Amino acid sequence: SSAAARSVRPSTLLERAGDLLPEYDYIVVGGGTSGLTVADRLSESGQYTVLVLEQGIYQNSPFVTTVSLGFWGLLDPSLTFNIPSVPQPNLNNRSIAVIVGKVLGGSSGVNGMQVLRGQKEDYNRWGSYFRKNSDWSWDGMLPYFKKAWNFHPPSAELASQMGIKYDTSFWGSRGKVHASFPTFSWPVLKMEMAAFGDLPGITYPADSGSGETGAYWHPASVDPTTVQRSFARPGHWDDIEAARPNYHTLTGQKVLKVTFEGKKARGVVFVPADATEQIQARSVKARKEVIMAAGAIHTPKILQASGVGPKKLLQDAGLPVVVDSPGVGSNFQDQPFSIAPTFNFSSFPFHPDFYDLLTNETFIAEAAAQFAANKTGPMSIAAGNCGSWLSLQVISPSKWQQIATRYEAQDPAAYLPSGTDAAVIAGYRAQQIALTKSMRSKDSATYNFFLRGGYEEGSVVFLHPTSRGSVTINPADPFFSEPNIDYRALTNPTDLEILQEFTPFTRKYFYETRLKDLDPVEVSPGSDVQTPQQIEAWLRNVMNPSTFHPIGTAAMMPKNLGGVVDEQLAVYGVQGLSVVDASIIPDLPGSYLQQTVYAIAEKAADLIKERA
Ligand SMILES: Cc1cc2nc3c(=O)[nH]c(=O)nc-3n(C[C@H](O)[C@H](O)[C@H](O)COP(=O)(O)OP(=O)(O)OC[C@H]3O[C@@H](n4cnc5c(N)ncnc54)[C@H](O)[C@@H]3O)c2cc1C
Repeated sequence: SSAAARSVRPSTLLERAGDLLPEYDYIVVGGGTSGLTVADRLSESGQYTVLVLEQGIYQNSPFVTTVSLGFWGLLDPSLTFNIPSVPQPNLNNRSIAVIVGKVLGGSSGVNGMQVLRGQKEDYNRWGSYFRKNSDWSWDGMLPYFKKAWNFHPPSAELASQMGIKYDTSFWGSRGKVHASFPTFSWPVLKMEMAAFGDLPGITYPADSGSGETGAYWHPASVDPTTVQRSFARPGHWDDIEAARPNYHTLTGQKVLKVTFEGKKARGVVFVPADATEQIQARSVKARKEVIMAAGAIHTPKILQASGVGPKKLLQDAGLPVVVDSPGVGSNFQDQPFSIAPTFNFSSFPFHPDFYDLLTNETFIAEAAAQFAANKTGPMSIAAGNCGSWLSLQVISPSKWQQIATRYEAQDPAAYLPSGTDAAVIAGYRAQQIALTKSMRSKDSATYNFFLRGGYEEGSVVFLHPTSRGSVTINPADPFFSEPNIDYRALTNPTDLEILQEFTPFTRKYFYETRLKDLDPVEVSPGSDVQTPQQIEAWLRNVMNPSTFHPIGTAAMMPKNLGGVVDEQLAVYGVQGLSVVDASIIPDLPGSYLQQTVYAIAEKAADLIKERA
């Protein structure tokens, strides 16, 4: 951590654990997307002392900053956790690489930079688990989406060339995290976007942030001035932390547990990130709150190791039980990928395309020269800026009703692990009822096709899986071992029923729209895969249960529904402990996550300040 500290000057980034104050008002566990957002807001008045403890370090290499293609961070293993999941019986026993950020800035420092908001119904559903008129709602979130992001519209030239619609009334312009468009786009995208409109029921909302389904263009988390990744660290930490004497950050340190006096959280115990024994442990105290922001994989692990979790699990690990909280680590969800056919266009007049940037050396050199000269052109594109977010009705006009009705009638315990706590089962039942409503709604997306802009396309994401997994400490080594991560992929048969519909719909998109003029050829799984049995066998072989969007493991739901935090994001059963990261999301929004995580963090900071 000292080498990292020297790369930022001047700063209060501490070089040694021994430089800490003995006590802070707030300790934030995890300096990621949500953690740095909350720490910025809590320290801005100068009234409170704030400490961020982060396991990763300050890294600002091109693997972090480069926009082009949007995946360089994944190529540098020092920036991420990469934890093998429990083998998945329904996926031919494959183990899946669980990848989340491990760097100051967290997953926002390695993500694909796609900036998307869910549908209105998603946010209204979260509040509905508590009561009518909860401010966990679309109307309650909109001010925080606006606060979190600084929106820069596309250039007039690009907007008219590609037909990009946007409406600035859904956005703010003062946030320090930027949402912007590239200066160039792949020509084929215009036709691919228009092709969605050739299918029944697909419309084009006024803006990606309008909370509707349909086909649309969306911005990326890119600073339009530098054309570098915009993320939590430059947005909420660079030049901020150093200027505030009440704000400290210690990187390269792994928090092992929260400490309690009775039921009151009083601090944390941490070790250097590479430590393997408690002997190197230090502790630091929190006067007001310990704020968990270690992400949906590590927040439940740390809570459990601290004695906040399912009693039996804690007892098996020989840990003292501070509070029996059965929901900690259950309700684990992510969005499956690699679930629909991929096509090549055999008549393809649209050059350059996305694949030129991967394989055509002359084109790559030209694009690099253009980017070096004025930061424009193909290398200003991250992972992508358009696609469709579609309801079950649109993708399966003939089966959506049966699928929803069968799902609604399920015994909620039937597909949860045996021995699941009654409150967690009741919470799943509440989700089942709410999600059935979404399955029946034209305004809730379950299928997402994101476009790359190439002669080959096939990136489809399943937005609302019904299976629920778990994240649990290893009872033999709760502190130093990574947790057991079980997606329990395809355990609920509804997921397979819905995924069965993705293949014929995706084929329609290529064969029954204007795209047929490009002579599409199915390259995977291939046109010989037709029957439900064949599609199922293929899915079990290739599906990845994750698009890097873990949530739900410390859910904001009522306590009698297995919730871990209340509407104020305070952990049930204890005082002085809150959760502000993706773990609190009770069920997935119909979109990727970063925009929602920043908005939750902005709201969390207000809630925490209100009770200060
Ligand atoms: C590869 C990838 C691609 C993605 N692409 C997109 C995308 O294109 N669009 C989109 O909207 N979303 C995307 N996401 C999802 C989005 O980035 C995340 O949902 C969001 O950033 C999560 O924020 P968080 O605050 O919950 O956790 P994180 O940002 O992951 O922060 C958690 C932090 O806690 C730290 N930590 C963990 N354990 C400890 C410990 N014991 N002690 C101290 N610190 C600890 C971690 O190092 C990390 O910095 C992607 C995510 C990944 C990983």
